[in-house]
Amino acid sequence: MTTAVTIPGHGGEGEGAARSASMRGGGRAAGGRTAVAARARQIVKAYGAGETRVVALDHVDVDIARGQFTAIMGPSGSGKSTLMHCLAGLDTVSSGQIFLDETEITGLKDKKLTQFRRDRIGFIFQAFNLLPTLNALENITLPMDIAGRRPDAAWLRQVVETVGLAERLKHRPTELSGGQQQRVAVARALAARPEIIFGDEPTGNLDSRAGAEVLSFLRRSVDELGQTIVMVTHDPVAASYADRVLYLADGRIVDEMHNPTADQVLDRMKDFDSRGRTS
Ligand SMILES: Nc1ncnc2c1ncn2[C@@H]1O[C@H](COP(=O)(O)OP(=O)(O)OP(=O)(O)O)[C@@H](O)[C@H]1O
Repeated sequence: MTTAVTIPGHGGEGEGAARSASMRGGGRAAGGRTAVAARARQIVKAYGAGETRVVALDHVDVDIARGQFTAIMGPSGSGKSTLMHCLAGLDTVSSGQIFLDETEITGLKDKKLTQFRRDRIGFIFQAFNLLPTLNALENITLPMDIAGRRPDAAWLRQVVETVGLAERLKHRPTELSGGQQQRVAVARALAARPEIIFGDEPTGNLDSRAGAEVLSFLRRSVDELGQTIVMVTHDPVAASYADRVLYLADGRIVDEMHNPTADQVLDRMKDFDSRGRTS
């Protein structure tokens, strides 16, 4: 689709398209950056102490390829959200190291970590978290406005087109459907050009049609904009949009699949349940 999009109040051309072109083609390094967007080494996350101690992550090693869509699946309580929160620097680890690109985030002090998260990481949650008094475009650029960063107009235009919001930029959240609101949240996460976007059940509040729309846009942002996405989900259909599915059980990564169909994911989950969680 090539509808012209006017982004009021933002000048500048070219950089976004150049980035997109340079980043197409999967996990290849672009602009001198590493092909691995995030690395976890031997991470342990334990809650509580003594008899109430729960090990949510048990010596997890994982590499997240740049320019890929990764889904994290597993039974309830297996550690999916904890892994995502640790990788995103929203939670601290008990031991081990996490690197985003070349930066060891497990070595950052609070203030630096907050700054790093704000500048380099995008988030999409189950709740859309849009401000009701702002229109779609204002919601999309809000994090950058707060950070005093000027959005790149060409990039913003490309993001807005990719998520199919060109006609709805002046609408407030209440004038948008749930799926459209989540697309605004996706555009907001993409607009700041983060190294990586983390999604925690981003389609969990949507019906299957709206969920499919949002997942298609996430997929397009990987294919067309070179974005790296990590998403926690319970839904085999959602996972089938990913390039790679990681399976967690009892705080460990026990399996993975590449380019799976929803049926393959479903079969793997059934198999998993019937064998118990001891792989
Ligand atoms: N703040 C906390 N305090 C104590 N235990 C916690 C805390 N957060 C998570 N846990 C425990 O850590 C383990 C992993 O939890 P986590 O939320 O990561 O699992 P999950 O796979 O995301 O589960 P679900 O699919 O139900 O959301 C669980 O046993 C959980 O009870």
